[in-house]
Amino acid sequence: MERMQGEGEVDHLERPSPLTDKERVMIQDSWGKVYQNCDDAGVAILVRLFVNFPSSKQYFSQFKHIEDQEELEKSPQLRKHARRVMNAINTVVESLENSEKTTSVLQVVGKAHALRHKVEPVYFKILNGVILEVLAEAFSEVMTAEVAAAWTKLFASLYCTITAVYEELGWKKHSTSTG
Ligand code: HEM
Repeated sequence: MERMQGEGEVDHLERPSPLTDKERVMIQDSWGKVYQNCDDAGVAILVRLFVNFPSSKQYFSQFKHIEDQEELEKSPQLRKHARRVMNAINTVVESLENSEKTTSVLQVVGKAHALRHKVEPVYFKILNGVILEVLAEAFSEVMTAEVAAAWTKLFASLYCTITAVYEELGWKKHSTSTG
């Protein structure tokens, strides 16, 4: 069963402390391995999101009614979004020392998803959890507990930035369906 909390609201989570140099290096090193398999990893992450949290499909015109996993994997819209997500994460990881750059990437992403796609912000938190889960499985040799903790911290901080963007835009629940 799909369970979600906080839909329709914007979370107020405490922003984590900045990444330490060690955490930044662990994230960049582990991401290198993942990004070599960018397409496969991205598709695996998004398929897992849509299979485990089917209501997240509601925003995607071309596959919102598809349930079969293999069919989802083939969807051009899913594959395109997978590449976009992976490329955005890549930009963030490459610019961890440049907070202006990461903020500007997240502002563009937050604005597009709030205003154009009307995506509930809680799905970003859900996606973060799914990314951590899939990476831990697929790249278990690099995702040690310490590395996973650094990623968790990074995602918590990205999520704070995204929710701040939603809030600045005066986000109100738009959708009626939770799937
Ligand atoms: C790390 C998180 C994410 C990143 C970096 C990301 C990135 C992007 C980018 C770059 C685009 C195209 C740009 C645009 O339309 O302005 C896009 C489109 C879109 N995103 Fe995301 N996204 C993320 C998470 C999500 C989530 C969680 C959902 C919903 C559950 C979502 C739903 C959509 C939809 C519906 C589109 C339009 C797709 C289309 O027109 O084919 N995104 N995303």
